[in-house]
Amino acid sequence: MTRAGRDKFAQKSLGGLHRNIKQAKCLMVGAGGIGCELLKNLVLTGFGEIHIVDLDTIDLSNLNRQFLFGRQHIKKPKALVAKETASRFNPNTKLTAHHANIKDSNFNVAWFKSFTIVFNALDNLDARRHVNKMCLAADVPLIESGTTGFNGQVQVISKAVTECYDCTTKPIPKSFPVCTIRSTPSQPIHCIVWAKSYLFNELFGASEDEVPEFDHSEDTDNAQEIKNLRQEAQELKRIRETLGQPEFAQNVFEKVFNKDITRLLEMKDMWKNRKPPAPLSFTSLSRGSLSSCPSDQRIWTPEENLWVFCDSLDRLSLRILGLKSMGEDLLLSFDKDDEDKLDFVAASANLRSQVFDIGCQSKFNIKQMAGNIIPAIATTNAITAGICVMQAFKVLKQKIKDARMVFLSMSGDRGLITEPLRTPNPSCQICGVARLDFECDTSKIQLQEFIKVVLQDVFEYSPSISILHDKLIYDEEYDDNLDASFENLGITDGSFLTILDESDDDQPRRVNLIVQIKTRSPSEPEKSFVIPHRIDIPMKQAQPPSLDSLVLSGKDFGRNNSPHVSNEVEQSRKRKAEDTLDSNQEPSKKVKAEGEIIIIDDGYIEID
Ligand SMILES: Nc1ncnc2c1ncn2[C@@H]1O[C@H](COP(=O)(O)OP(=O)(O)OP(=O)(O)O)[C@@H](O)[C@H]1O
Ligand SMILES: [Zn+2]
Repeated sequence: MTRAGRDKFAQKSLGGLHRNIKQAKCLMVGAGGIGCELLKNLVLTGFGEIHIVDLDTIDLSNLNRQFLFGRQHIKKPKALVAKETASRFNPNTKLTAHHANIKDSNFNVAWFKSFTIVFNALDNLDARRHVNKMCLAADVPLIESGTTGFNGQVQVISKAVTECYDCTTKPIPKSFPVCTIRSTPSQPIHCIVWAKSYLFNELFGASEDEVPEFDHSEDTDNAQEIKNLRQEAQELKRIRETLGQPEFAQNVFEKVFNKDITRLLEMKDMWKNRKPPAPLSFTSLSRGSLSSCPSDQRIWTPEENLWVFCDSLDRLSLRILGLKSMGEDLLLSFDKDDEDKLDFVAASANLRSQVFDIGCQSKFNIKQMAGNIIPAIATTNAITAGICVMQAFKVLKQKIKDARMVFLSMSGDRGLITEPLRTPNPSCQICGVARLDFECDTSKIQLQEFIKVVLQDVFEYSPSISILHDKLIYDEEYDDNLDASFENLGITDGSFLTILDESDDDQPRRVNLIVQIKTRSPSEPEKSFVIPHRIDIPMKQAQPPSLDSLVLSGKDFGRNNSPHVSNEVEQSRKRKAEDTLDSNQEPSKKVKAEGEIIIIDDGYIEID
């Protein structure tokens, strides 16, 4: 199609918006499942300029849904191949690819400022949070998106107008009480976590204390049982020393499926209201004689489980001995894509399920559960990417008030559910804030100097403050870092610090102050920082104003208020654990949005 022809159709369907789209310079972060679909949409819609950032290379497993890539591209950078393929869809779009991490320091606030709009097509909280912060600092609108299986979500974020990505807390990865996993499993997942995170690690890897799936918070309530469990683990370590000997598999089996279970049975109180476990005997279970691992699609018989248990233990033992003979690291870690490890975990989990009379699972299912895999669905990504562009239209039309939070879900009566955007959460650590650029020599300035000279003398903060740099680095009860330089605390050019006013509840508190660190220009080499001008830091509001009242006058959408978090430091502490989960917020209320950009109702889609 000629350049004029292509423009003619776009002009007709988009009207005045077409010019804004042609002039827009977009950034797309992530060229994976959503990113490939999104890039195709952006290019075909006629966006003028697009920068693509992705740190990864193409893997065989990406090809079923990341359609910009083919077999010939395996191991090549996603950003570069995405650019190459998409550039053929529309030669009018100027594409630039960056095979890099979006957190790299060259992607600074000034660089973000050069974009009209940013699209997130990422798969992890850490990068999402970073882009959220950068877009707020640069005051560039962000279209945030995520999918998990059949669920998808699109959120429009605009500084001071809408909630930011961090205004609501995100779910923490699931962990299980140690006692459920070690003593009283009741579901297949408990046995799978036991096999993967306890047994595998005790035999081949790190100790259970280092395992994130184990929640130790109830340990003090079960002190005696925890002591017993530790003793059991010690015994297993002794058996580990017989690795490579012919009786190794039998030793492990007798220990974990017989001796430990017999001990558990002696704790009669535990089984008053539960079905007691039934120990297994190695000698009375026939191992059978298979020549290879049975099918991963069906549930194995007890004999097959025993065969795979012994066979995979032999295979893993040989690997350990091989590594040992080469003087290499002896620790293995679980990897769902490693057949030997997966076979061992699948057979062990099923044998344990048998002991506790829990339904066994196929190896295929165990792989999904052990790897926390929710299959990525190409259609979910495609619909989500389409919604991203439609929401971007509203941003480019300067009609952010019309933008919606959109949820794609299989569970309700309607596939797409939309909500009005919410106003910023005044307690948000990231956007409920005042901002300050602070020039300093990060190798010289100490935390205490910053607190005393800048925060207390210039800004008149009381001693009741907390300082966060991703995690807590200072509060009144945690002063270990006072003598440390910014550099030693990992604070470098482009880093952000969040200052929280922790005054008593009956005192007015200031909104959070976000300090962006800039390495100092060399004009005043003798000083470690430039004293900033005082800015007014507003006080926190008790309740956020409703966005409806600001911009959606006259419409009653019946939305819930966001769960505003009162204790930000607590949130930050929790955050240490939350790093890898995907975004998966549920809609707070189903609403039909009339005159909206998309409504799916009885299978019919309306586009305005
Ligand atoms: N910090 C980052 N900087 C740049 N790109 C990132 C960053 N973090 C993640 N990404 C990219 O975001 C994309 C997310 O895509 P997607 O969710 O489809 O994941 P994937 O790795 O391609 O697939 P899967 O995890 O299912 O194998 C990936 O291509 C990944 O490389
Ligand atoms: Zn926020």
